[in-house]
Amino acid sequence: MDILRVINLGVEVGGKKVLQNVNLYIQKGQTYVLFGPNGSGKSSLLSAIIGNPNYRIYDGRIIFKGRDVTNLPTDERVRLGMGIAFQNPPKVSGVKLIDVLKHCARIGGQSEEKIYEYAEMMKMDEMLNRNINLGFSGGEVKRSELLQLLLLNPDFIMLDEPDSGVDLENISIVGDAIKVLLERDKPAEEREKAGLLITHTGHILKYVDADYGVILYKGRISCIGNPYDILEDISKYGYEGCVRRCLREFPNSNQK
Ligand SMILES: Nc1ncnc2c1ncn2[C@@H]1O[C@H](COP(=O)(O)OP(=O)(O)OP(=O)(O)O)[C@@H](O)[C@H]1O
Repeated sequence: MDILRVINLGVEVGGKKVLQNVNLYIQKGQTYVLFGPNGSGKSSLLSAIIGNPNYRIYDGRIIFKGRDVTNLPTDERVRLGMGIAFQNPPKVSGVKLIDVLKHCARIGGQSEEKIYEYAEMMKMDEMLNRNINLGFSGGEVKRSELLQLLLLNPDFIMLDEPDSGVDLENISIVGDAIKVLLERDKPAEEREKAGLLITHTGHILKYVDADYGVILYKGRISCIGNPYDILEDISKYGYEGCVRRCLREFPNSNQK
């Protein structure tokens, strides 16, 4: 069953069309990786799926768990089971991490003990009384975002560059958290979760195996295939070369 269907999506931001005719169908249990050069529209796609009102949908639909959510506000999408870890989440003075975590645990139906259990797992237990993201290092922001998701316990998880700026020790903590979130330690047929993650380097793919890779190029899905092969092809041929090869081999690949 498709948990998410993005159908012919067109998105505009700041008066510019950043996504055109994007089609993406993700089934329960699957993890997709989104590749693409800077500015190709990857974060815009995640923002449109989660319902950020700055990203205006001028065409197409988003179906989540069989329900048309194209016009639903973000909080309702979150309540339906969507979750996202942002690349640059807002810094909020006067709001402590622990307060946000309690809110996430409430929505996710998790006990207060889980907050401390996951905080320890994410090495964030000494930061609970800090203002959220204020003065957090790049790696701490990533761990904080994943900690919130662990407590929200969403069914569909979007991660915007979870591996960027994370050091070699912390990448295994980040990787383990993503594995838990996406239930990658369970056989595919037993998984209830699905994910869509953005990576430039592919470092996270050493920790979290993924099922499909997709290249977003100039606002369009231009390639779909094995994520590890795609990553290798990008490093060999560059994005443009890779997209040209894909279109030659699979002229209808942007229709998936
Ligand atoms: N809020 C905004 N206002 C104006 N333009 C925006 C906004 N958000 C995104 N854009 C523009 O949309 C285009 C796509 O940006 P997006 O952040 O989706 O790219 P990306 O593929 O995620 O890039 P990167 O790999 O650098 O993170 C860019 O040209 C960007 O400047």
